[in-house]
Amino acid sequence: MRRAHTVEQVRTAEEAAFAVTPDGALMQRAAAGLATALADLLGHVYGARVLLVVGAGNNGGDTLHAGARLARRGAAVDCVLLSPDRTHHGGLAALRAAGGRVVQTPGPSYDVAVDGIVGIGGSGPLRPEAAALVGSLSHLTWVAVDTPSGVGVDGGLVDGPHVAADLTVTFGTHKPVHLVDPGARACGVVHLVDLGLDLPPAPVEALQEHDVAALLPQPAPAAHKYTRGVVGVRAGSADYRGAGVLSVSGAACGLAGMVRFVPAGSLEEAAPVIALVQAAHPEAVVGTGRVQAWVVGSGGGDSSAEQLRAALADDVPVVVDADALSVLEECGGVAGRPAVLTPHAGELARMTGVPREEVEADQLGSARRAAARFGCVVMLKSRHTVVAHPDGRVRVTTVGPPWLATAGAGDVLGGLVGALLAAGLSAYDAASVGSWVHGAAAALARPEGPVSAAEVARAIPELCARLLREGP
Ligand SMILES: NC(=O)C1=CN([C@@H]2O[C@H](COP(=O)(O)OP(=O)(O)OC[C@H]3O[C@@H](n4cnc5c(N)ncnc54)[C@H](O)[C@@H]3O)[C@@H](O)[C@H]2O)[C@@H](O)CC1
Ligand SMILES: [K+]
Repeated sequence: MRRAHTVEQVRTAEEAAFAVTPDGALMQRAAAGLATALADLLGHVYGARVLLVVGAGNNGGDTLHAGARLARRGAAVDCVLLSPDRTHHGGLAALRAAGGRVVQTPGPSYDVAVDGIVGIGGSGPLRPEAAALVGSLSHLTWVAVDTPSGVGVDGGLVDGPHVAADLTVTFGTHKPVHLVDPGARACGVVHLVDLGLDLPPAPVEALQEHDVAALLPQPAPAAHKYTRGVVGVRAGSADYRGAGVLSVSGAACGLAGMVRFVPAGSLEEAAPVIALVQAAHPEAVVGTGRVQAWVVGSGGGDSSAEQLRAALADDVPVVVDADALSVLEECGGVAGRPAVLTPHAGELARMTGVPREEVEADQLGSARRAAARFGCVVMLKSRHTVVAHPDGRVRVTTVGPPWLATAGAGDVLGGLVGALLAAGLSAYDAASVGSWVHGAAAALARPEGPVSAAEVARAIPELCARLLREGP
């Protein structure tokens, strides 16, 4: 599990660590890890040209000490001080003693620029002087120290000039900004340096491969299809036939025992949709009956409210997807049952009356507020999908290629999450595992290129088999 802690949690853990470590030991650990990561990036240290951009606090201190380590190994290290009167004394002395130079303006070229402007003590965007300097050096490779300066650490908000890093070297634990967009986009690759901090449970996490393997449902030796769970799909309509097929494709990934498909309207009206579903999935059973979880909404059109009401009449977990999201409140909400809502930013904006840009700018806060408001798990789908529990916990999905932004992929995801619910996972696990598997299946289906929703669905069993083979 990748765990992210808030600034307040990190401060508390650091205080406890300071009390039992010699003065400056933590900063030296951070600086050593940073210097190693920079050396790895540079490939060779001797003769490398390094620019440090240093602010007023300990983030600058880490940076100066790391610069001193590189200078001792033969790098040419220049340093711009943004707050000369408040620069970390020990760090600056170490850099000077190692042969580093303080410069007023940066030289013509560097192999890397290091952002030591602010870390977890920062607030708001870069101030004008720092913004102008960073802007003039945007062609360089940037390494952010702890967090990219100018980006919100706890919320991942980006609302002005900031450092856009290629690599972020962070200390002690991840912070939400490293996982949650839009901030995560400014971090580049994230590398964690362990400081041995004693940390509380993390409010924001990202599942890793072995976590997913441990959570995947597996059939008991004597399982039959009903004990493995039946997932019911109420999706598709005369106008959107493909959505019904793709929802069933996700549900039929093999993680539940059986898929039941219930189209809207009479069997005659639904005949074309049923024919398509049966052609693609002859194993799916058509018609009403008992299920352990419902998936409702993809391509439901005008029938969405009727379909959602019918699903909610059963007291089983439900995935509320696509068109069903806009009729959720008129249908009385999910009323205490395990449930997953699967909006993208535009859908969540409509559901909550907030402009779409605001949802996109604050994905963590928007998902959390929606989970509290609707009383269930909310999966805000985006580059880094945010799965929020009503109690405030969050899991972020950081796998999945950009090619996954393709028509029908959401239908497959809804069906997959429904299968996991039917197999007995909690709503929080089903949503976060489903989102991870969906992203990884797309990468498996087509590692470097375009992928269709149907191909994603087809890759799910092989992806799960690989996870189970490797084990937790
Ligand atoms: N104290 C230590 O020994 C350790 C410190 N660590 C480092 O220390 C950092 C935290 O240090 P600090 O608490 O000194 O704070 P920072 O160095 O993050 O920030 C320093 C100061 O910058 C100013 N500032 C805030 N927002 C700004 C903005 N937008 N533009 C310009 N200036 C701004 C404020 O006056 C703030 O106090 C961590 O991020 C980490 O890099 C870690 O290495 C762990 C060990
Ligand atoms: K920084």
